[in-house]
Amino acid sequence: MSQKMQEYLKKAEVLIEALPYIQRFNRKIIVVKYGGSAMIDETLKKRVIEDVTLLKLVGFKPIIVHGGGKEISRWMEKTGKQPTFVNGLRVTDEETMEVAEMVLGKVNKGLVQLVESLGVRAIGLSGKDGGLLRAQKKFSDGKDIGFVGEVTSVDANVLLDLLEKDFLPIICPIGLGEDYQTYNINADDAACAIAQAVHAEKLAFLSDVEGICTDPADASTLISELTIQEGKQLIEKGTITGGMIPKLYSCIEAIQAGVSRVHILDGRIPHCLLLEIFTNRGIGTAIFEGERSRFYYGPDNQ
Ligand SMILES: Nc1ncnc2c1ncn2[C@@H]1O[C@H](COP(=O)(O)OP(=O)(O)O)[C@@H](O)[C@H]1O
Ligand SMILES: CC(=O)N[C@@H](CCC(=O)OP(=O)(O)O)C(=O)O
Repeated sequence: MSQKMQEYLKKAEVLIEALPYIQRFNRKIIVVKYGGSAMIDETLKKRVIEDVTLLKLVGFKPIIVHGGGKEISRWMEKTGKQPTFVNGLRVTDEETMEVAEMVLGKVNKGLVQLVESLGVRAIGLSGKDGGLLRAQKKFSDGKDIGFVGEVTSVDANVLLDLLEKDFLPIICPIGLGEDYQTYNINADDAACAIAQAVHAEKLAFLSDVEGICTDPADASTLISELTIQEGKQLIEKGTITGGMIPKLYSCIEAIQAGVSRVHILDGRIPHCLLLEIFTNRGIGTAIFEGERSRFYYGPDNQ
């Protein structure tokens, strides 16, 4: 057989390998939290959006919840303001709230534009639209961190209606309080609340690290499977710091609320989403309720 023919065959094999996964997730909702440096690099951004678009085209029902923390910090610095974080949450005064809302709105429409350019209908919403995300003031260890919100309710029907009409919803993490105050919600928290409300089959966090590591500076310490209990211990021990704290808490909360597959993936790896979903090679960190099992990745093993 010629080399060219062998290459074609390999491509066909890849598609066949994906078949059980396509069947497994057909018509199922997958929430993709998209943040970190995979948002800054234009090539990576395009690849992530291509992946999500492909998921949509093969029959999955993806919802994108995006962040933009790095971009918000960049704009704050441009306006002479120093970003401050407490336990991974941005201290948000009135001026910061204004910058965050503007930046997230711009990021949102940029993503809509990209999805539309790939031939899929996208609708970009802030949590303010249609009462999608209602929030209340959040404190961090009793500390007042300004207009940071925690989600109190999600109107799942807004998203389910859009999915039913075959749109790809793209959500930015801004919410409205009972008093109609605008709140800045950590995008991980927003993705977690949304995944629970729509009974997602899967929640994938795309970040800018390999996954959860015992030493974040050393990729070889990646933990590929983590139970909730182990995750809590890592937070207590101080192994998890900064933005990984709300992310891991969101993972734990989502699992406890019934989202069966929760992953932290390295958004810097081209097509990490496709690799995770369509092959049996687990990448990043998978978080579990209890017993760990490599079978987790197999579509035949529920
Ligand atoms: N144990 C850990 N393993 C991996 N990353 C960690 C860990 N502890 C802290 N981090 C930090 O968490 C960051 C990811 O959180 P964050 O910056 O909020 O991501 P995103 O912007 O994608 O939501 C990583 O870049 C890393 O610096
Ligand atoms: C309260 C809070 O921290 N809000 C976040 C919202 C954006 C976000 O979460 O972006 P990433 O996912 O890219 O980090 C912030 O202001 O940075």
